Amino acid sequence: MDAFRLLTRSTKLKPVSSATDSRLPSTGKAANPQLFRTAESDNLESAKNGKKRKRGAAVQEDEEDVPDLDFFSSNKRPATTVTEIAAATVGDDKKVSAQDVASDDEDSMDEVERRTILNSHKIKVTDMRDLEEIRTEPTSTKDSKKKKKKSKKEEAPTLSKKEQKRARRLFPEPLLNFKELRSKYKISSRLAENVAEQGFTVPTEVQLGTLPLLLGKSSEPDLLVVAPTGSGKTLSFLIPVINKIVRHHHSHPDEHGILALVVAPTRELASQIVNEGRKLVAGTGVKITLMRKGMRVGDDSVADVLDENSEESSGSEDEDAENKPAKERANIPVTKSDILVTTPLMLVNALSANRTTTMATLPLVRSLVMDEADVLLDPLFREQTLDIWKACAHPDLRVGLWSATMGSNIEDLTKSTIKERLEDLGQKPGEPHALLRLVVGLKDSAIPNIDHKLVYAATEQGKLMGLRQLLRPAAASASDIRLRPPFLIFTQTIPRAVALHSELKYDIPAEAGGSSRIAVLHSDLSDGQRSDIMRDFRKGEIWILVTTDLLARGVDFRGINGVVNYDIPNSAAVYVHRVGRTGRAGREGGIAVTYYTKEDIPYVKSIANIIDVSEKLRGGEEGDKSIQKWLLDALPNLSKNSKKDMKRHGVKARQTPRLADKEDDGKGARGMRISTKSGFERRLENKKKGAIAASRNRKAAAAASGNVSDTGSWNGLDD
Ligand SMILES: Nc1ncnc2c1ncn2[C@@H]1O[C@H](COP(=O)(O)OP(=O)(O)OP(=O)(O)O)[C@@H](O)[C@H]1O
Repeated sequence: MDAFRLLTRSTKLKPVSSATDSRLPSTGKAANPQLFRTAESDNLESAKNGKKRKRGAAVQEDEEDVPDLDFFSSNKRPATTVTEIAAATVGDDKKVSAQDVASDDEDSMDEVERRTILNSHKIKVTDMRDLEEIRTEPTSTKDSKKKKKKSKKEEAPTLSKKEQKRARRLFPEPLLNFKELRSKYKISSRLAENVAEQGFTVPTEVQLGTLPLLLGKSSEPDLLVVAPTGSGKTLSFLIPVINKIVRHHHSHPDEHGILALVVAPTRELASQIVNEGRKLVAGTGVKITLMRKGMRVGDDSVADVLDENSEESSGSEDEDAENKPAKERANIPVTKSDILVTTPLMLVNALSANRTTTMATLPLVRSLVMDEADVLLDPLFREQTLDIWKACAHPDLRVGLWSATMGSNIEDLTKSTIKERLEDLGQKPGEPHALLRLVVGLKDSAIPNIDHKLVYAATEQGKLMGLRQLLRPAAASASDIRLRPPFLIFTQTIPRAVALHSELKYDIPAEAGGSSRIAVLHSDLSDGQRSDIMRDFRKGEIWILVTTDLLARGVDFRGINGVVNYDIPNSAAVYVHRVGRTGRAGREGGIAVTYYTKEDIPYVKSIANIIDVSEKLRGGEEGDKSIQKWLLDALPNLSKNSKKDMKRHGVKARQTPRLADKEDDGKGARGMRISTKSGFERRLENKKKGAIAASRNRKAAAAASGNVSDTGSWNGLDD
């Protein structure tokens, strides 16, 4: 079924060329999930992959002497064609000594190769600890000894910032293909099969960079990861967590309880992570569960959770346990879970009996993953997240913080929290393990594979007109934006989402499914309603979903063709996340439309900057760019305080009426309100009003002429 054709009232619409069609995310095609790569690294990677393939049966033997993965190491090997390719691709300043290109291990890459591959994929790994802490790193390899000597030099007070940066930079071994997960990193064979079943051909950049760090035999680091939206971070953190638990089950067969926690800011995202996790844990003996109200967790070493997460479960959207009658709930078998996926408040409430007792601990948790970590450590969730972090009392806890955006304040908070924790545990900072940061691409930037349209609509009415054009593709052909369903529309507040939904409800023609094709999703709906809407949108029954920032982060609708920012986002980071709902896993053809009005002008520059950087990352001609330099120069800069205020409250005139009315006379707010009636209902009402007024006029005229009708009947709408 072609949603675009059905939405088009004109049957004369010219068919869109198949070339354009095949580029749409909704076709499900993703040529390559990697966003960054160069011909040099392609050559290098295929040479490495090819060499493995040629050896064929020998691969099995090689597995026996897979070297320890050490991200500080620089294994040496004899010069090969591969090395020569690599050497040719690094600049003179990065030329390496003969030792660097000599290695006694065929499977490992030398530093030049690693550098070439990581650089070409725009992967940057940094040791976040203070240099003194790095110096205390226990060493095992020759190379580490070399590093230690180097560190002595770094003690010199003359070390410039640039030199310090260079000293912190690391070039760990990249993952060349998913087969290496088994052959080189020895993950559980069942887990490897489950990964293979996903049918992914090449690892994305974040997978290429983080999986070796987390699966290697070197001490597992704490890890901060900043990688683009839709780049496969979920798989990157789930594989190591699951593998660690499989190993744990072997080494500690009698220890049962929550071994890993994954925290996410919304129920929708938590539920999605569980669904992804279920595909990976099948047959491994590991259990993954979504936290729900009423579950018992705590320091009795047992997660008393409902057994709806058995590996055989369908993996569809979760139904709410708390919605079930108490009697029914009591009959649900109680079981233990290894991985608990939760929103912060839900877990904090469970650990503190809704904040009536001190927090219980989770003594067995060895892995704490914070997905969308910057929002979890933002003031809104910070206290709850830090409480959860503290509750994970095991000394071997490792944390992973993952997001597409990460302010330096979040990095500082992470560093200080880890430091405090180590001091409390009596461990020397930096001694047991490292805190590394891995960044893919440019930090805090939008993905380069989508088209951004920043549209000046002057007024709220202008925005509505623009949106209606998008909903009627025949009319939209007059403008240059052609956005095919399915797509998301973001508003600033829940009342605005509800009102916009009512406004547009009857805009979709009945032959295209009518009002059932458009829905609204926000946090005031019940959990059951939210799950149903998510399910119907994923199934393609809903084509247009009006929502708030509830869906801005993490949720993965693979095939959505675009995102409409009906209201501008509250910050550049929110823009990055909202528009990142399209263009997932490298899919081309996604569109991000952002409308702005006169009132928004002070807030547009940060968004225009993000678009500009994303277009630069994409490359292409200056003339192709949607953000021209004159616009960037003309847009005003926002003060720090105004930025903060905008981040917390959004555009003042669009705040919920009561809030805005308190602070001003409400006139501005009234002007920005969206009617809660649909355009269709309003047109009907206006006609009715017009008919009544006309009838009154006729009566008055008749009375004046002495000819009054006594029936007073109304003859309906004169259409
Ligand atoms: N190697 C791969 N090849 C192709 N697709 C992949 C690969 N890895 C993951 N994917 C798919 O990419 C999509 C996005 O993955 P995921 O949701 O983990 O992104 P993310 O990085 O967490 O994004 P966000 O920052 O928006 O949360 C998913 O549909 C996932 O199945």
